[in-house]
Amino acid sequence: MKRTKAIGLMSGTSVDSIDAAVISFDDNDAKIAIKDVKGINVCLPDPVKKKIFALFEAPRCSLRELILLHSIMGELFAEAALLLMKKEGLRCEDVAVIGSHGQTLYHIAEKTEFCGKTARGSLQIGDGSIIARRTGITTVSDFRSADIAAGGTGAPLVPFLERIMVERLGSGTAFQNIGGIGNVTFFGDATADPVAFDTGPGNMIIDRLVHEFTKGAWSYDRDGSLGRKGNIDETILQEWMAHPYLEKKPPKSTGREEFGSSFFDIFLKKLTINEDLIRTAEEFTVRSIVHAYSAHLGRNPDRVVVTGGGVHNPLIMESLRKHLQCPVLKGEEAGISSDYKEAEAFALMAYFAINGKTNNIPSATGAACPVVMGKISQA
Ligand SMILES: Nc1ncnc2c1ncn2[C@@H]1O[C@H](COP(=O)(O)OP(=O)(O)OP(=O)(O)O)[C@@H](O)[C@H]1O
Ligand SMILES: CC(=O)N[C@H]1[C@@H]2OC[C@@H](O2)[C@@H](O)[C@@H]1O[C@H](C)C(=O)O
Repeated sequence: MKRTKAIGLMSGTSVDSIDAAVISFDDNDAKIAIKDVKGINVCLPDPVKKKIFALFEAPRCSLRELILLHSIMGELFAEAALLLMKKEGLRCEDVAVIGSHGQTLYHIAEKTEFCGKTARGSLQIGDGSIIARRTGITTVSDFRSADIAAGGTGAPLVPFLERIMVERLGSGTAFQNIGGIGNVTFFGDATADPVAFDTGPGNMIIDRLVHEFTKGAWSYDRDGSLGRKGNIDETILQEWMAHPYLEKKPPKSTGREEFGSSFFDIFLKKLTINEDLIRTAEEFTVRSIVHAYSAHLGRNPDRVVVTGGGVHNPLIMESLRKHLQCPVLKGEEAGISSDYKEAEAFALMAYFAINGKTNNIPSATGAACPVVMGKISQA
């Protein structure tokens, strides 16, 4: 058995910051036991954030800028890793591998006709070669493409880590992430593969409404303070609940393509942005999760463990507790880091990749078979 350390780097669909986490774990070949997780959160510089948002709407950004941003994000991920290593007193030889998710720019989960062919695809930027060179640590990046090549949708990938976590928590556990997008992994019984899929919006619609309502002064509804002043508009909520994504059968994944600007153009253009609308968006996140469970999980979970930035919004947590018929725990209450779980997962997946071991969960992504995800950049 050997004690190993690996670093995971993540910038999610909220585009708020980079999460960097270092995990220490024992690998006894048959079993991985994670002993410790330490993390830091590093803000993205404003001009970089602006360019990423511009890239979500391609015509506002050139190919030249995309290439430059790929390199710059690589530098920023490397800086985050180095900062974490400094804080934790780690040298490059202490860390076996870095797993960098990158920054998703576009995710096409559905097979799409194009140029007489059909294809899916998902693009994460942040050059792994730059991270490896700056840190002196072998780096694995571009995880999703191998799953897509095997017929999967390339998301969600974190169930790979949750499969280990559930051993301690027991079957019947649902892991709910509420980032920019929401996603669930449900282990209905001890032996079966998990059901996992994106439930719909997490904080993405809320963040955009808050940004517009506060004229850019706030980027999210801190502690639910704006939503708390508003009331849920049930008519608008029911309209949003008719979004076709919610009825789609898993495996399925989504992103900014469905709940970013296009959602605004279809559902919000004519509405006044106020505290009621923010409160309604918070409730939409909750109701889409509740609907996803009753429509797609097969049975009610025995417990739900919530992670991601949404755990910090008490309106979301209170309403989830009201609507779900089981205990709803924050990650920390179940011994899981709410803020670093995704980074943790990419550290572990990278460790499997450099050992040539498969690291996707086909029941979650829809891939035809297990594959080794990630491209390796040697230090
Ligand atoms: N104190 C808080 N009050 C309310 N909301 C919060 C708070 N802290 C964080 N959030 C919300 O959490 C979001 C960030 O969550 P997280 O970092 O999990 O998202 P992400 O990793 O970018 O997304 P994804 O998991 O979809 O890739 C913020 O944009 C904000 O909306
Ligand atoms: C394409 C992409 O970046 N998807 C993210 C997004 O954010 C949450 C949800 O949608 C999830 O499916 C996925 O991220 C996590 C890390 C995952 O793959 O499990």
